[in-house]
Amino acid sequence: MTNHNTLMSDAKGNISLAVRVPVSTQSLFYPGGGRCISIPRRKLVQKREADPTQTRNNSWIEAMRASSPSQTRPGNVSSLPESGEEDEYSSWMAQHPSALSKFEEIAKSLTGKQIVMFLDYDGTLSPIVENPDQAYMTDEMRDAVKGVARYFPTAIVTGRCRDKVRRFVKLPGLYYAGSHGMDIKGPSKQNKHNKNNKGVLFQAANEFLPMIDQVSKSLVEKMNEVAGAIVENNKFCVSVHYRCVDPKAETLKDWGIVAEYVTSILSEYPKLRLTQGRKVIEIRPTIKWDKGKALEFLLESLGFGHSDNELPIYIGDDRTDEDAFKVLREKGQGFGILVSKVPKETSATYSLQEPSEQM
Ligand SMILES: O=P(O)(O)OC[C@H]1O[C@H](O[C@H]2O[C@H](CO)[C@@H](O)[C@H](O)[C@H]2O)[C@H](O)[C@@H](O)[C@@H]1O
Repeated sequence: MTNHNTLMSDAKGNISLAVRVPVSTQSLFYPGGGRCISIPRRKLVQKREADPTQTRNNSWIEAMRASSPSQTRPGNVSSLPESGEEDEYSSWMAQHPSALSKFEEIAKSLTGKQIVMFLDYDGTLSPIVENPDQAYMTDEMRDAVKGVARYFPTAIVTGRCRDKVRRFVKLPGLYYAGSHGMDIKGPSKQNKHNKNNKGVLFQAANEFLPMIDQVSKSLVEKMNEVAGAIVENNKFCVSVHYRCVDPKAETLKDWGIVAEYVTSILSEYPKLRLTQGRKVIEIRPTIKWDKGKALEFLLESLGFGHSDNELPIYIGDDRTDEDAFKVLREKGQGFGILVSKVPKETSATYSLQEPSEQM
């Protein structure tokens, strides 16, 4: 017997577990709010042996839910807003106004400043789609980025593998920071934006390559058992996607199973850690390097970062972009723009709803 669950035994010695889950997890993982699963005794023993990971998994499942809010804002066609939700949205918008509605004001504050542009890829330059290999940006978006890069140093900062994002963006003359900034490369030719006049190449986690490869293989093997799960090797980090995994329990189509497999494999790698993105769990080295550090590194390498004259702008949609927003907020220079349709805790100054607005 636990606080939430009740154990019952049948004649064959099988054990039934009446599961009562906290209200916060009920709707998604246990739509009925509670259920009874019959577990053979042998399996229960295995389950109990795995118990120490249970709490960790539950918190992961919670995190998976929290990072996957519905992308419709209160008042959108399909659902009528609760009045509290509408209030929450309005007060969030007051704190993080639309960058489009404040365009004039922003443009004025940029006068005479050197803009340096940082752009996240997924959810910012390309819309979120089910298949990560098909997250293409439109030609119009490509033209917009090309136009920006003509005037300002421009970097793409992404969780993806650098080569892959380069193939999606297809623009020369940009700085590409892949694997959450652990793999940075500038244009092969010197360019007018680089004050230091030297090529930029930086890889923060080279010694982790064999380990990442190994963990990626183990994850692929394990996730083959989970319908809809996709493992993406991003060179210095790995993404485990559960966007197409059915969140229902009791099948091998379960977010809980994804969390369990990932955490159990990771327990063998103390030098790796987990972070959470949009319906993705990311496995990364424990080193203190993130998109914020990449932003600082790039500003420095480009010969910026030491005067009040520079104005970095970072646009991103993900939790991992918060590290960069935070750097800008702490510097008190430049600003972050969060791309989101729903209120989220953020250090960004402004907001935009979707990639088309940011274009
Ligand atoms: O830093 P980003 O450029 O935002 O990359 C973060 C992850 O983005 C990708 O996954 C996300 O977009 C996919 C395609 O739209 C979507 O299917 C997935 O659910 C999202 O999480 C990318 O595939 C990951 O490797 C990146 O880590």
